[in-house]
Amino acid sequence: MKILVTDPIADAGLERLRAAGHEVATDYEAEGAALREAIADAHGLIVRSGTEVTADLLAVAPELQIVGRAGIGVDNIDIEAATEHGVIVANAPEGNVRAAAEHTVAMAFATARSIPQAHARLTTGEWAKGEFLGAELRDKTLGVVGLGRVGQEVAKRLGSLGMELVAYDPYIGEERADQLGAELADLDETLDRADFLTIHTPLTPETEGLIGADELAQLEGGYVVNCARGGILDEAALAEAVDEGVLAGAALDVFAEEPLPDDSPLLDVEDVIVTPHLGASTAAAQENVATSTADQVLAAFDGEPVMNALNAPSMDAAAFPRVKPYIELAETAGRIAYQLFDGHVNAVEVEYAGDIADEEVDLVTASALKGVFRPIESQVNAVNAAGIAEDRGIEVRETKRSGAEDFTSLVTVTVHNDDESLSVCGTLFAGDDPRIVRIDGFRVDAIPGGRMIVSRNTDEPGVIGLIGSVMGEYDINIAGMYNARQTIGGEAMTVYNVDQQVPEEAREKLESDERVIETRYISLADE
Ligand SMILES: NC(=O)C1=CN([C@@H]2O[C@H](COP(=O)(O)OP(=O)(O)OC[C@H]3O[C@@H](n4cnc5c(N)ncnc54)[C@H](O)[C@@H]3O)[C@@H](O)[C@H]2O)C=CC1
Ligand SMILES: O=C(O)C(=O)COP(=O)(O)O
Repeated sequence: MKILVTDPIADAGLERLRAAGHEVATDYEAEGAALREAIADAHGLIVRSGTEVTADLLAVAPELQIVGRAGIGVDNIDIEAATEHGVIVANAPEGNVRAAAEHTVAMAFATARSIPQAHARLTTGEWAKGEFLGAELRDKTLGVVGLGRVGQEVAKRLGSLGMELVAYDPYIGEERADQLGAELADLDETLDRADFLTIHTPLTPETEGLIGADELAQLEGGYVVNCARGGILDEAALAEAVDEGVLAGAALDVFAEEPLPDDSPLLDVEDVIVTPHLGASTAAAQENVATSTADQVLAAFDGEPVMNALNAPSMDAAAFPRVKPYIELAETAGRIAYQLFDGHVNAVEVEYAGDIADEEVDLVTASALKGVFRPIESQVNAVNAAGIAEDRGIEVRETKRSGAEDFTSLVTVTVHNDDESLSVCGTLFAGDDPRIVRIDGFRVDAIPGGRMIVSRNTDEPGVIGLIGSVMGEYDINIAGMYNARQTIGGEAMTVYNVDQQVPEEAREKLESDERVIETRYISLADE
């Protein structure tokens, strides 16, 4: 497989991919046409914040299975478009949290004590001791906007230095805030009370422009630190507020446009200090995120759950071996159900019975949908199957029950429309040997695979012979068969495994015999 890496990541991550036998192509400058060309045959893409992964770029990456983000923020990745293309997006949400928190603390001190400004004066020969009178953090109030992973680490560190903590985060529980010694408040109160405001939300439509001129005015006399994302804070308003002395200072690591343009008003204001998006730039953080991202890419290639996938069902690594064989079984049952069903599907139901009902089955359900949609959507996979169902107005139901008759576990895929439905039920013999044990109410014992003919006929002598001789006439070898009937002399279902494709003509010939009610050719082969 080919993995394209378009932002610098630590060697440990690149090595992990190469050691697994993959081709790793690094191109940190690629843009426009060159980037589109480089991604055309890539199976994996690894980025940091420097690459915009747009819908247009994803459209020219037909082989792509995963975009790995070696870091936290994914605002540079069009996740919706990736989902539509069936591409997993996974980030590394843990590895650089400490680095980002430490940088935030460093920036808070740097602005409070004007360290960069004083350094600049001294290196140009000026001993400007009398011009810098800083602020202490102790006994001041820290307003934290976004009390997630980084925000909490910042709160712990600055809280331990004697700052009062007030936090605005509508999605965090009171209890967690209490444990950190932080008081939850709305944004207004947070701004009114804070001496230092630190921002730690992702950039989303909701947070874009969250801190504008009015909010900065509320923080009068205070300091702002932003090590989260540009765009959350209005840069022009900030430059003006600091320049006019409404705020004492600001420290920014991130910008609406990166690299920060030379003509940014932020660069003209003495008390706005800036770093070029260095929050995650420590050796330890880079090694963490690079190796974690490499692991996600390798898991995706191996068809294993991608732990930090943002747009695909994920699952506990310890449970995966138990669930894995059902993933394929469910896809097979979905494929058979769709091919046997005559007509439009408007609902798909996946029922789990027995031991499998105790497991996390999101991946199995996605796989059943993949099986159903495969003939109608060429690019369907576990990432986009649920979205495809939604786009097509197909209802998806997942049910569980404890008993599984004589089996350890059963997975039943039922396709429905308003008038009828058809179920295909599968199990695993000896833990991993897939069997179809019920089709549309008939108890069968069919080994799913390759090509199959499913015949419904009357249960009377000579029918099996008829099917055998018609198959012989068309040079079709029967590899196996299973016959089931509801009552003696009633309706029977026969499932044949065959080695060759079955032409329409052969089926017509069978169906012209009055004893044969209907035949269906099912292919699980890629033909
Ligand atoms: N400067 C740098 O190099 C780095 C920057 N980051 C950035 O730091 C930010 C925080 O990262 P994490 O803490 O890992 O994310 P997280 O997802 O753990 O936490 C974000 C928090 O923001 C809260 N939030 C979301 N919308 C909100 C809203 N409208 N108002 C208030 N709170 C809201 C969430 O509830 C959550 O608690 C992200 O933007 C990330 O990209 C992270 C690492 C390095
Ligand atoms: O992880 C994040 O969200 C960061 O902002 C770090 O960005 P970077 O990987 O240094 O481009």
